[in-house]
Amino acid sequence: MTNPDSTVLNQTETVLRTDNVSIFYGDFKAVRDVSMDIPKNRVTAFIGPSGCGKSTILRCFNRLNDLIPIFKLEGRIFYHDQSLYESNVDAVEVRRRIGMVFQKPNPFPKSIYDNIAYGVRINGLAKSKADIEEIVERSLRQAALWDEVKDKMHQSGFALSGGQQQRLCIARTVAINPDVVLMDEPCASLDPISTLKVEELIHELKENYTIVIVTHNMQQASRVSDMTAFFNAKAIEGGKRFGYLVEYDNTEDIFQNPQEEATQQYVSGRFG
Ligand SMILES: Nc1ncnc2c1ncn2[C@@H]1O[C@H](COP(=O)(O)OP(=O)(O)OP(=O)(O)O)[C@@H](O)[C@H]1O
Repeated sequence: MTNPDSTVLNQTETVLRTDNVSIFYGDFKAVRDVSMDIPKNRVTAFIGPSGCGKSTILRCFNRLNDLIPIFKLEGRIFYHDQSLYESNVDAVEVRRRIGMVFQKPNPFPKSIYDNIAYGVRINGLAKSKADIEEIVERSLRQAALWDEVKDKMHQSGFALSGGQQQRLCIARTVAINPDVVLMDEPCASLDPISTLKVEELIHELKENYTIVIVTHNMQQASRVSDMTAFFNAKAIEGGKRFGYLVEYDNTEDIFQNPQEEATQQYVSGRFG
């Protein structure tokens, strides 16, 4: 599983930790016994075949699965020292600190400006209109979108291209000052040029944020991440499959010197 010699992990503090986490949807144990540490100011990629539980684990980090009535979690997830699933933890506050960018860009049906200003206002992060304007501009600059939109801030967010919409969603996420940004296949619906822009952005964002990204694109994982977790799925009776963590290490080691045969097969495209 996790290589104890992993250099990236040894360099930086842990922001998120899963301790023997298993996840159920109803009676079905979809993901089993995941233990891993997510390091601060690094990009951690989750890779693996469809259905191995990458998105399920990602969504547990900001309690997004709480919205699914049949969801149940065993084990513990720590955000810094706080156990995330304790009854006194406010899931809304968790989602403010641990933001999420989804596969399909999902701007609000509002202007470019209001896409960002809205969260700033409802979270009480600004005292004046000037404060809001400053945060909007800073967030758009952080998302490498400012130059493209500064003259059309009051146009609809939907009027932007898909790649620009995704960067708008990233700007919206960083505007409310999160600590962690989760990304679930953020480039899946983007063309190669927009993908490259978002990848560059991820690289810059890690200076200020801890990033966890699910990706099906192995080149992307090797380009953008410092750490990589390879998940796999094992068949059980009844035609079901459960997901588990096979190996978690520095990205370079996962791609060039994996410890597990299954990882080697997956990263070299000889899988299944
Ligand atoms: N809302 C849900 N209700 C019931 N089962 C679910 C739900 N969401 C996910 N699952 C099951 O949990 C398992 C893991 O799914 P998950 O989407 O996390 O995998 P994944 O690795 O992200 O897959 P993909 O790469 O295809 O997105 C699968 O067996 C899936 O069918």
